[in-house]
Amino acid sequence: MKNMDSKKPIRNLTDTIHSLLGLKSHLTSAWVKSVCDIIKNLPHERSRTDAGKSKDDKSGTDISKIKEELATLTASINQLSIQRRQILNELLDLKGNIRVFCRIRPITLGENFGRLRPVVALDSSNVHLKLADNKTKSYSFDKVFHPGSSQDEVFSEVEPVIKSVLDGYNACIFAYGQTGTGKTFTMEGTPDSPGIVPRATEALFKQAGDSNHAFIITFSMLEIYLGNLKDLLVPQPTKPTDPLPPCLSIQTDPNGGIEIENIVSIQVNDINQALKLYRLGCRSRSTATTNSNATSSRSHCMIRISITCFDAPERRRETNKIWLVDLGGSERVMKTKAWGRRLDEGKAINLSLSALGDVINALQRKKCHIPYRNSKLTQVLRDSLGEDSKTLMLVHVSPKEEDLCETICSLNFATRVKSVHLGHEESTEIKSQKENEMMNLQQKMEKIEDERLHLRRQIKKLNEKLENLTGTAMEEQLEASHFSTQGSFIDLNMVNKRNENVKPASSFQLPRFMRSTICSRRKSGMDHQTSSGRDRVFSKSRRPLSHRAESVTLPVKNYSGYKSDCSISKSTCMLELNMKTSADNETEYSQDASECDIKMIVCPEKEKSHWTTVSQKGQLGHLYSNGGQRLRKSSSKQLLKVDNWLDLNKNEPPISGYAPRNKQVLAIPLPEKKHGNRGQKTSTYSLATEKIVNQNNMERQFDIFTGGRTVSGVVTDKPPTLKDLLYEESRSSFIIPSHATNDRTLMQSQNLLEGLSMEDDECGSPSLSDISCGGLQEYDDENEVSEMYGMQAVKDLAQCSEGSMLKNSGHQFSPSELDNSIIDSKEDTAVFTPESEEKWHCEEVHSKLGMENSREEDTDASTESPSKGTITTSCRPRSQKKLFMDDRNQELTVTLVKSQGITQRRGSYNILKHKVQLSCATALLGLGLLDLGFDDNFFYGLML
Ligand SMILES: Nc1ncnc2c1ncn2[C@@H]1O[C@H](COP(=O)(O)OP(=O)(O)OP(=O)(O)O)[C@@H](O)[C@H]1O
Repeated sequence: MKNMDSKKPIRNLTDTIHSLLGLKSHLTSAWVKSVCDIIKNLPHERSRTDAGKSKDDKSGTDISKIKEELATLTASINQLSIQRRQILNELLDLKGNIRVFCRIRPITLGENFGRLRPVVALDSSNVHLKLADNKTKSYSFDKVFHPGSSQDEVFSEVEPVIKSVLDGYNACIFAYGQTGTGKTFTMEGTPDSPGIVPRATEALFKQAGDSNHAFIITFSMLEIYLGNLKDLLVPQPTKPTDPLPPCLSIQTDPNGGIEIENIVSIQVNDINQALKLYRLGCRSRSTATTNSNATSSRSHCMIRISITCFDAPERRRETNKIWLVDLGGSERVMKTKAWGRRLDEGKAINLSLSALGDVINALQRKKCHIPYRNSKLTQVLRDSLGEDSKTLMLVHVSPKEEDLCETICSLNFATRVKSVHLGHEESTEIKSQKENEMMNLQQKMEKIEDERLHLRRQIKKLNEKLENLTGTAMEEQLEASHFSTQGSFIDLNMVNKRNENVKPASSFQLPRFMRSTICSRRKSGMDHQTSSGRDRVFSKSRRPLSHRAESVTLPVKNYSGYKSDCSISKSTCMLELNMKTSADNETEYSQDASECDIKMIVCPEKEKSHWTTVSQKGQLGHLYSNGGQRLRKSSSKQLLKVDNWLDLNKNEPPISGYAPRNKQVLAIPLPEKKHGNRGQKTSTYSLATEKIVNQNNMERQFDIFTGGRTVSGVVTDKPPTLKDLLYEESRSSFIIPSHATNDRTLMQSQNLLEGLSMEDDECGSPSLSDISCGGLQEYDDENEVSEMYGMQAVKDLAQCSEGSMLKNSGHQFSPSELDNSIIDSKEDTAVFTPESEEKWHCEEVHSKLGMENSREEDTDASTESPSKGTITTSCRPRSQKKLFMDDRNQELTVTLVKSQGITQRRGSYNILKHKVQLSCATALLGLGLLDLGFDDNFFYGLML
């Protein structure tokens, strides 16, 4: 009323007064009473509303008050963070961007101490060396850790570097030293006293969690062995039939950023995930027993942790990284008496260490030319060494007298690295001034840290209060509003639920700072919808890997003279597995090939990605089970998620060997045989026993007689474990991962079995399809498959994708349609038919299309009668190949790809034939004819 009145124009005032006076005549006592009654009834209602209103008002005021407070606190904490970053940077600048620490290893039990104590830590920054004839030598470093120093003490000096990584700086922490002086101990540590890697990772997560930004952290691990890069997170081939891992190559962008093509980079959400990956990587490291160390690292082990934060402009870079490097041990060949492989390893390590010394020395001296290109190590670290990065080198020395020479070498190296201090020795006055300044900064830092902590606690309390009032945390509200205004952030959990089928329970345990954004999803390829198109273009723009020279695998078991060619040297390395010399036996497998030549490629700006990606389509596909199939198909350029990776490593493998579940061995038409059967197989294959060993996982164990030997296998519905892929060496058994009904997988497994068990048997030479595909042919595009091999192949491909709906040039198969066309494994029989001549073919007998026929032909009586719920498998040599019959009566042949290690025939004719084939293939590959689009038949024809 009041409001209404106030809004009335002043000119109506007289009218209003008149009307009120007019009303006066109606104010009888009855009227007044009735109005009073009405009013009497109102108070209750009104008071209630008023109470509610006032309560609402109060809580509304409270909320807005809290929100205001929170906003102020957040602003102050941001301000403090900026200050802290500046101070830290100043501090590190004063300390030096390249810092060198020295750690003296303690004498361990049973070690000969020697006559004198040659290395003594004089104080926290000086090492004293006692030489013969009472001579002494002193070395000065940023910090010296005496033999009794704990891992805690070491890490406390390392921690500032980790902080600056959170601030967006690239960093690099090395452990350098003679073999056996404790580099791995410092970096990796033991379960009781963890080293720098676990501590640094933990600190990164903690600091990321404490900050009020969202970070995405990824983990990669590689080693440089004999000058080659090897991804330690990718299973290395242990058998000749295993697919080769993708080549790693170093690329640089116009801004000098370094990216390693094909490196596996996995997003980690917490320290546990990171450590799991670390342990996984450590298992693949090349180690060997040497005179100096029972488990000597024979390579440089490099861990890369990348950090991305999109909404922190105060950070130095949006994406930065830290390298944690356990360098190979420097050694004097004269002393270690290494020979053969050990000698090569020692030489490679020493060369790269010397290159590293040169680079750091040049950086310290601010030379205009920095010799990065002299080794792979320095090329990889190019953007993490230098002015805008933080470098920390921990030089390790032995306390033993007998290691005095090596100790001097190491200390000289460290001094060279630290040359700026040598060249421009500071006066004590400047030194103490610097120290005072550093102390001041340190104190300021501590004060700021305390304030931040205090503010964080306040924010937490207010958030709790706010949550009680509204049910939502202010932080989240602010975040949501911020993100919605930015239009580029969404909750990772939602993404996970939608795209990755991550269990909600686990996904909600993710720390807030790990939530992804639309932007990150796009970059990481998690958003399949948005990325698929681009990926398609990406994959189209590159030739399929199966046609790349790197994938070529030649059966050069006995002829290892091909070292110069990349593709052939790869295969040589595979075969070196089999050609174990006494020295080589000791090194755990590493690729020995010139396959990882550095490519200094200038990426176009639009292709530049902050993300470490897996860009080799298909190469990693064999690692995945069905979930992986989706990953592999959906994007060739995507950030892998640790869950996908580690899910594969959940269980200990019950038995060895794994036939890749997702390898699609599709129908590959063979040329007609031009000559008769030679070298008839003597072995027979028959199923001996079969039993269900694990009801839950539907594991069925069976034995197959082959070549007079019994080989065990398991058919399992269980997804293969990563360990299956990584650590299986026994060659007497294998897993058949089934889609139990998918006999194709059985075929592959059988083929694997052949590869493992048929060493004495004679097999034909490999087809060029084998050669050019590096083992197995994969097709990701169903149209391509359909064109080449017909619709049945597409159906089959779809079946292998577990009934997923596939589009095929207008025709869509529904899951039911596919189901109807698929053999029911419980009733049908899959027959493995090693063809007597050149290749193994597999006959898959379709119930509708010739089951009887097949049974008639079956001369092997060892086939067991099928029992319900089991697969009946009959394996025998046959001379006929057959058949998929598709709707259009097309005959298709399923060809199993031959294992690479069993392709040798005996006899000079065959050796000669192989040589000719190899030369032919080599020449053709050299000429790049494969690149010109000649298909396998062309080469096959040429070679026959
Ligand atoms: N500070 C230390 N405290 C306790 N034990 C240590 C320490 N440093 C090294 N050791 C022990 O010394 C042995 C050799 O150490 P480690 O394997 O780390 O050497 P390394 O320098 O990595 O050798 P390589 O270069 O050959 O790999 C290990 O048994 C390790 O536990």
